[in-house]
Formats: sequence, structure tokens, C-alpha cells
Amino acid sequence: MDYISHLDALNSEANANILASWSNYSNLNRETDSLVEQLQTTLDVEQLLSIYLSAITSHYKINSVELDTFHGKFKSSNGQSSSQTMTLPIRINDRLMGRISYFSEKPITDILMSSLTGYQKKLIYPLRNALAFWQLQQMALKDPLTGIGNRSMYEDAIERKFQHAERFNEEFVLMLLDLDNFKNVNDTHGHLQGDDILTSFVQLVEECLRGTDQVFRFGGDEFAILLEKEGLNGAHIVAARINHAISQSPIFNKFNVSTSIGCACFTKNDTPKDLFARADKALYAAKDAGKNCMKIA
Ligand SMILES: Nc1nc2c(ncn2[C@@H]2O[C@H](COP(=O)(O)OP(=O)(O)OP(=O)(O)O)[C@@H](O)[C@H]2O)c(=O)[nH]1
Repeated sequence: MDYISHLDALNSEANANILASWSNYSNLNRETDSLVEQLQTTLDVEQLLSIYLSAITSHYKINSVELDTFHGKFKSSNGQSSSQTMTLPIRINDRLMGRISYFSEKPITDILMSSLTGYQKKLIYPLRNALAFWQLQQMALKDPLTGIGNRSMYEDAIERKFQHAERFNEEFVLMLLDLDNFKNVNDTHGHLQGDDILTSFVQLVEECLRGTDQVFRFGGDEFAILLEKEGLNGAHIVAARINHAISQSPIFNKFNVSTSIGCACFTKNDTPKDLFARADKALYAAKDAGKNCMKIA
């Protein structure tokens, strides 16, 4: 090969390398643009994480990501196990928003970490919007005094419970609870004391339930419980546990407050309204029977 041909060959090799890196660069740019577009399609935090995870798993062997914020934890996973973890902070204008942990079965190297930092930047603003939206939703669904779900959250939960129970042929129980003689606490000792009783009641009830059961405040001194995968027996046990816990509680004894409970078990062909009406009728029966007891529809 003469000198000129050698130079030509070197030149075309260099051009090919430039073209290849340019093509890699523009592919990467196209991918990140498409990731940004996809991240703009939802305000659901878990869906965002799932889109993000799919984008990064096409390059890195990451099996799940977990977002830890001041408001709660969110996770997305492809179901595979991971032995390695790495956590990166997420900041907006130097303010810490939370942290994302990456789980992988392969060691997470410094190079991987720095490229993930680049990817993570695409997530920041969509995530900020989704978290703000999530907070608003939580505020609309939670009772501010006790922190448990309100009537709107109950309506969502009961719809889902019905769909689940019908599909998997599962039992569940709706319990309606109303405090006895509560008005007297407000009238005699003031609303702050009444509020204390309401928050103590929620704590006490939660201690009597499994983590999978749910408790809601409808307003005033009215509450509802959804007992997961339970029938009549479960309802009897839980109601007895709650009534017993109240009878042992110094604050409830001091103010002579107890609770009346009405229960109804889900049956096929029920609607949420039917179930509620039966539990409500049972609650009235418990009040009529002298309060501080449980009646089953
Ligand atoms: N402290 C406080 N009181 C509330 C709140 N919301 C409603 N109430 C009061 O709760 C009371 C509920 O009244 P009732 O259920 O009729 O009173 P009760 O004495 O429990 O009546 P029985 O159920 O027949 O025993 C009323 O006095 C309301 O003003 C609240 O957020 N905080």
C-alpha cells in the first residue's frame, strides 16, 4: 500500500468511528427523548417508576427500583431477585426530594452509577409532578384528624373489594362502628378532649386488626372496617377484641365511652349499597340493644 492509500484507509477508518459514535450518540439521544416523552404520559408514581425501569433495563441489569420519599415508598420490579443495591439521591435545586435504590444481581460499578445518574435526571420533573398529584389525592382521601381513609377512600376500597371477592370467590366483612355516649365528652370536656378520644379509638382499633384489614372514618364518631378474607367467625372475634380493648382502656373508662358495632358479610349478588344497608341496620340493632355490643345482619 502506498503512502496516499494508507492515509485514505486511516481516514475512512476514522470517519467510520466518528459515524459509529455519532450514531450511538444520536441513538442514545433518541432513547432519552423517547423516555422523556413516555414519562410525560402519566401522573401515577408507580407507573412512572415502571416506565423508568423498562428504559434502564434495556441497558443495565437492574431488576427493580425503589423510591423513598418523605411521603412514602414506591417500588417497581421485574420480579427477579437481586443481591446488589445502590442508592442515589434525587434533588431539585439542591433540595432533597428522596432517594432511588437500584437493585441488581450484578455488582454496580462506578461507571454504571454515573450513567444511571444521567438517566435519573430525566425522571426528576415528571416525578416531582406525580408526587405533588399523589399528595393532593391523599389529602382528598384521608381524614385529617386521625390520618385514616375517609368516606371517599372507603367508596374506592369497597368497589375494589367487591371485584376481588367476586373474581376470587373470597369472603369479607363490613363492620360499621359508632361510639356510644361520645357527644357527652364534647359537651362536658370540650372538642379537644373529644378529638383525643377519636384518635385513641383509631389506634386501639388498628391494634385489633391485621395489617391487611382497613379502617375508615366516615365523619363524627362513625367508622367502618373491611375485614379481609373473613366471615361470621372473624367478625365475632374482631368485635369481641375491640369491645374488650375499649373496656380495658383508662381513657374510654374515664369518659364512659364504648362502641356499638353492626356487621354484614359479603354474599354473592350483593351490591356495595346492599352490604352497607345490612351493616347499618345491624348497627341500629346494636344501639337498640343497649349499646356496647355487636350485631350481625
Ligand atoms: N371532637 C369532635 N367531635 C366531633 C367531630 N365530628 C363530630 N363530632 C361530634 O360527635 C358527636 C356525635 O354525636 P352522636 O353520635 O349523636 O353522639 P353519641 O353521644 O355518641 O350518641 P350515641 O351514638 O347514641 O351514643 C356530636 O356531638 C358531634 O358534634 C370531630 O371531628 N371532633
